[in-house]
Amino acid sequence: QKLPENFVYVSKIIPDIALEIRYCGANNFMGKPVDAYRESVAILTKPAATALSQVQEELKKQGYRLKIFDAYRPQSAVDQFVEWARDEADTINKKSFYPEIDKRNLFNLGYISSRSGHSRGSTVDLTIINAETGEELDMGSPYDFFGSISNHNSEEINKEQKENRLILKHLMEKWL
Ligand SMILES: C[C@@H](N)C(=O)N[C@H](C)C(=O)O
Repeated sequence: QKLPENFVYVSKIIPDIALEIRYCGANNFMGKPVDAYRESVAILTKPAATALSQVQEELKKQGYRLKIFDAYRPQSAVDQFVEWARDEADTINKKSFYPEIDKRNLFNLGYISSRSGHSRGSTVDLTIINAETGEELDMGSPYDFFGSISNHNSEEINKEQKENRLILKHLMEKWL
């Protein structure tokens, strides 16, 4: 599919980036694929993808690579999140993704929003993996876990998990 000017498939700029586009499948907070995510691809603006390639190059020197969970998100997907969040009866994946959060509070706690930075194409959800094995570094909480342990400066995580988060934070701040 041809993308709008200034948008790129991230894998074209960073061929060895790993993708695990969660909203393409059922392993996400909704427990089902999101309609707009028909293909397992990551799309970003060219400047964002180019900056990310610098992060990847630095990580590779340390035996790591990046893995993307989500990048550009169409507004229709955001609308589907909002619709899901308003349906209090649908709690199929509560245990894995928001065990301590009442669904009614997902908006005011900032976990779900009716407008997302992802829809501008320069926001990306990602983690670091071992370049050889593909194993994720332990960041202390899983992707899209709605809870205070996912806050960057959480005190609920151990030293190694804090250090792993800082590797990613420092590199992202350096290049993006
Ligand atoms: C749904 C979650 N991954 C997320 O991206 N939340 C923020 C609020 C967003 O929609 O931008």
